[in-house]
Amino acid sequence: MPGKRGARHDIDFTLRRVFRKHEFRPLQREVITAALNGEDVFLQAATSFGKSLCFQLPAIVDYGITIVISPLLALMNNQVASMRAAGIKVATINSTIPPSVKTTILEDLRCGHPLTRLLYVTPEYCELDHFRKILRVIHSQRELSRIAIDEAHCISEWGHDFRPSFKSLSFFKREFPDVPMMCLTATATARVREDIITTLALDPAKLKLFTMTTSRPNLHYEVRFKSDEEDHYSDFLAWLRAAHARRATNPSRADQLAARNQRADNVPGIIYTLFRRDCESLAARLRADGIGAKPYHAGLPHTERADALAGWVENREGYDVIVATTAFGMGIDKENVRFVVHWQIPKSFEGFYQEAGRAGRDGKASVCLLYYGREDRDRAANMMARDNARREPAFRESVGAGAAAQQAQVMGRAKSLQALVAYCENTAECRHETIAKYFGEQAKPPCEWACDWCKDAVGLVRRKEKGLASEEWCSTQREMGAYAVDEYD
Ligand SMILES: Nc1ncnc2c1ncn2[C@@H]1O[C@H](COP(=O)(O)OP(=O)(O)OP(=O)(O)O)[C@@H](O)[C@H]1O
Repeated sequence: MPGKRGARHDIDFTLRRVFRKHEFRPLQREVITAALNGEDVFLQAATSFGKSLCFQLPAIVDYGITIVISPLLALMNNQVASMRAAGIKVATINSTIPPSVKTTILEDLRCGHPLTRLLYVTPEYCELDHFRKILRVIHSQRELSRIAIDEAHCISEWGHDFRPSFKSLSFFKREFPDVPMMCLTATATARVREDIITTLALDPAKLKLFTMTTSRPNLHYEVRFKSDEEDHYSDFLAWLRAAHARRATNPSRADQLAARNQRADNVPGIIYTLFRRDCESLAARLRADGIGAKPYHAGLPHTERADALAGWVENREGYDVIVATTAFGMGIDKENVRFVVHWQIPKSFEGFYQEAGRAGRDGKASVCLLYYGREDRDRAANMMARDNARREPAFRESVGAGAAAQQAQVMGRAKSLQALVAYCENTAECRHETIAKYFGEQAKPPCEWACDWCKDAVGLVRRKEKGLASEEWCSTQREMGAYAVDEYD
């Protein structure tokens, strides 16, 4: 059943009045206009580009309800809270909301003419019969305005964060072919993009595809080399202290920060580590050295995590650096993250790009350090092989499309890690360029000395030679099983 299109919307007015933004960023207007014209839209754009606005604004100016499908509770809850603060009728149904609230939301939906303008749900929730029934009622009343799929790369087995339940989102085009869809992601290779389009049964001939550069020119990418022989803690501490010292000698910066309710003695950042035990020991070490650091991982009590997050977001003293396992910070729109450090090589290229992208969301210069060691590389490869072996029985049982999907996933993960290793080992190319190429971009991104290669290519080669364990040594250690790791946590 066709929707009620054709109304004229003053999107500039809504941008200013509801979202409190002065102007659209490049291409936001085009994406929003396509959405309001009822087109299916695919938007790929850099981290912190402002993708959410592209489905939030149409949802407000248009008729009916927009269903937003999001993989992360933190992402949902955060967006819902900020929109509610702006007076928008927004709701979420997920495991964190009380039953009474859920009942009220469902009552609103069941009437077929919901007051809710945006509803955030998980892909798993979209699989439930009772929810599908409600969607049919809303659709029959011509009130199902559009479906927005955030972090759409989760649909593809070739993507780094594949979630099987995302596949079932193909239900939407099957049941409601006239309801437009929006897919949004920061991290899709050409292959992942194609996969998403096919899975969701979007018509490539009609789809409006917007692919923006993944380039983040204000991020300074640097690889620092390490080996098991040496503890890289002192290197990091020296770097952080130098950053503090630079701030202390710049009084005008202190005034600027004070005007924005930020502290001059705080250089906020995130350190990502693959191991929970590192989170706690590293945070304790930093605290002993006078740096306000807090651990954050899924094994900590909820209250401790909530306290760490709130203190960090509010720039409170003692909460300057969060030492976290992966995924921390997704959906948290903290603008002044001045550095993101990867304590060892992460599991995928996309994960690295996305996590590094939590830095510098205010557009100001920020640093992304990756500590790379060949022993860690071998541990990561070992872990991946073990994980694949663990899934081998299911793999053997599956046939046809299922088997092909499993295979794609294994290959996708291996390729992504290989590409990240190549990024770390490469001393012959700008880091921004390597990232752009990975995501299939043709144009050379700008880099005004914003990477270690552009800054000092000769020094980079020297540091690499000095800092890494030799391949011969690693190969012997590998044969002895030295890099066998049980599991990341
Ligand atoms: N036109 C605009 N003018 C100013 N700020 C904007 C504009 N559009 C979006 N923003 C701001 O940009 C920030 C990033 O937006 P958003 O969280 O949607 O990013 P994203 O593209 O989803 O990034 P990520 O993939 O990293 O989550 C937010 O603080 C948002 O309010």
